[in-house]
Amino acid sequence: MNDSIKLQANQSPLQGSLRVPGDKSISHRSIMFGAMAKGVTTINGFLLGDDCLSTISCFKKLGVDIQISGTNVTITSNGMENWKEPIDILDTGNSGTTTRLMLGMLAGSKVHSVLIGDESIAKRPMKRVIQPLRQMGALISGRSDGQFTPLAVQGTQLSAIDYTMPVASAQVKSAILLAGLRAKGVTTVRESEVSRDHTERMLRQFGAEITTEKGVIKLQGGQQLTGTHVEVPGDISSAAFFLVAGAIATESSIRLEHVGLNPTRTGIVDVLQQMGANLEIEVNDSESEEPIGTLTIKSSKLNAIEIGGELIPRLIDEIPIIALLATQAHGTTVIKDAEELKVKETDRIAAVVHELKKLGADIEATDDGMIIKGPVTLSGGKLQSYGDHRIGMMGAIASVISTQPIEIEHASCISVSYPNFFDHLRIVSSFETLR
Ligand SMILES: O=C(O)C1=C[C@@H](OP(=O)(O)O)[C@@H](O)[C@H](O)C1
Ligand SMILES: C=C(OP(=O)(O)O)C(=O)O
Repeated sequence: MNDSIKLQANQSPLQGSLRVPGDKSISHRSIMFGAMAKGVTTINGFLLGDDCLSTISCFKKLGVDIQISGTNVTITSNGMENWKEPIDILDTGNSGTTTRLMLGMLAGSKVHSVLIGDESIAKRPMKRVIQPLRQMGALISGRSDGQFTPLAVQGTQLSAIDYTMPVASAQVKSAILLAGLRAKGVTTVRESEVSRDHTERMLRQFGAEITTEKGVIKLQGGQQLTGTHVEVPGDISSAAFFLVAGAIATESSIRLEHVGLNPTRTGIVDVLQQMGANLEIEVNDSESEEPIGTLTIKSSKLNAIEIGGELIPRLIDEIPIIALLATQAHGTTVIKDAEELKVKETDRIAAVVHELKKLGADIEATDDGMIIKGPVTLSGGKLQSYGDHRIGMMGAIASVISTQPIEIEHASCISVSYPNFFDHLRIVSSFETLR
């Protein structure tokens, strides 16, 4: 399938106001927790991206009633003990979050199931989840002793564990906590670096008792979730593309409304501020579990910085677009402690470096990140997305400053997290596709 898109070099000011689609992490969890809970869960602002649709399709196969009307979703469930044993495989598509969190839930369920995803999922490490789940008594088998999909899960009675996280990963933490909900005893997860905490916040919203103190999370097994209402804020990881566009394009101003500002996700805001970007933040008054606000970004001179340590889990998915940002900052930007990028939808260190080099960027890969010197004028050319939505969007945003057109191959993968990305690019720019 040829789904490449060619973007005209833009180089003119960007102006406008956008409401980015719903947060991917929260959208996944709203379906998962709604399906585990007893009663009705209503969701507003759901992300209709391919990854979240994969989550919905898995739960439909488990017999959960899910109705979609625009970005409103209603789930009616009798609780996970009433999930139907699926007669078909559960296809998690391109979604690591779906695959890893499903494993945690299915391990303590009453059903047998088989999980499979796409080619990219088949390469992503599952041992990090399987290993602690097996310690809890989970019965999981799979390719290379459970390192990779396809994976088969026989639901069983689990026991709680006390687990110290070897890597900062919200997916691993969440899989353990969701298994912990069905386990005997108190499950403890210890994080040395805090990863996104949507699972903890949302489990509380669904009625569970869960405590977090100094990176130690505790959850008593056997708690029943109850259906509730979830208001999904805009995804800061999607907003990041337009924050960077507004910061690097000349004489620009972009306003992004209703963006989730959970402090475990706002590393991109810290980076922009440290680089000297002209960024205004208005935090809204909201009753929601998650802080929400409006971000206005204007062009300005940017300075290189060093990005590493505890900041990394707070901006892990934004690193491709931050690399583009760094090509326009004065000095040498160093991104370190980010080896996790190698096990995302593609190896994002290799992909970012390879593609930005094609545009003339001064960028080198390191073992745990990259080194970028700027500012550099970017040319144009044919870029690959590697089937990775965030690499595809990084390439498309480069066209707002490139001197020549940029073609993105396999651009349709962008619908994994941002189905209306090109419509939004058209709102703020004089963006045109050349074919
Ligand atoms: O829990 C989540 O919703 C996510 C956690 C992160 O992955 P890791 O847990 O692998 O860091 C992130 O990269 C992913 O996009 C979404
Ligand atoms: C890594 C990502 O997602 P997942 O792990 O759910 O595939 C992402 O969206 O950048």
